[in-house]
Amino acid sequence: MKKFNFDEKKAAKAVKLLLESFGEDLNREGVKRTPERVAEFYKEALSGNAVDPLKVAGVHYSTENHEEIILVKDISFYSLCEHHLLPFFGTAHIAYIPKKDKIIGVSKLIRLVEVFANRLQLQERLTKQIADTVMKSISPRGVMVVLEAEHLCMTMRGVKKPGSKMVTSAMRGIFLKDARTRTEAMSLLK
Ligand SMILES: Nc1nc2c(ncn2[C@@H]2O[C@H](COP(=O)(O)OP(=O)(O)OP(=O)(O)O)[C@@H](O)[C@H]2O)c(=O)[nH]1
Ligand SMILES: [Zn+2]
Repeated sequence: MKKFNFDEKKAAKAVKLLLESFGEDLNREGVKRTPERVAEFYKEALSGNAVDPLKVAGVHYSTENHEEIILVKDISFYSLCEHHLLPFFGTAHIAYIPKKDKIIGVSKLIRLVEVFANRLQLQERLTKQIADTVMKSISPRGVMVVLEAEHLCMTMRGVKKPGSKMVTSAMRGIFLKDARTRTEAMSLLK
């Protein structure tokens, strides 16, 4: 994994420049510490870059023959769109069918969403990365990931359409090959 270097000082300097470009008085009480605060925010929002997703998803268990769909739904997430550095946020749903009794700790699925969401993202990439990591980590019979999100770059600026949502999905294994399995998983989401 590539080493993640977040230069907090450089980020604060950049925010300072940004504030100056707005014509702000940097000595004003309210904005005095804003460069540091914003740098801290980005450090946190991009902290997923420092985490190895396969390690996060690396805790699995064996269980009694569960060969049915396991679904974790309504996992809320916040991410940053790489085009505008604006938040997009919503919910993620992950369904999978285990193979050879290999299941993943349910909280690890949620952590996985966090690891990838805490990076500069595109919703499509975020969706794929979650699906591919689950596939790699426990080699299930299949995975389905669905994300629904509101993008502030679409609602607060630009086309300004509050409430509009983007829905993306990634199907792997049996969810890709078998329409019935896919339909069953989709019906569980309703
Ligand atoms: N497919 C996809 N598009 C995204 C995502 N986040 C932001 N975008 C879009 O990325 C595009 C960037 O287009 P540009 O024309 O370069 O940027 P822009 O001038 O700010 O575009 P407008 O938003 O239309 O004003 C826009 O259409 C955004 O809506 C994402 O996660 N997935
Ligand atoms: Zn955007």
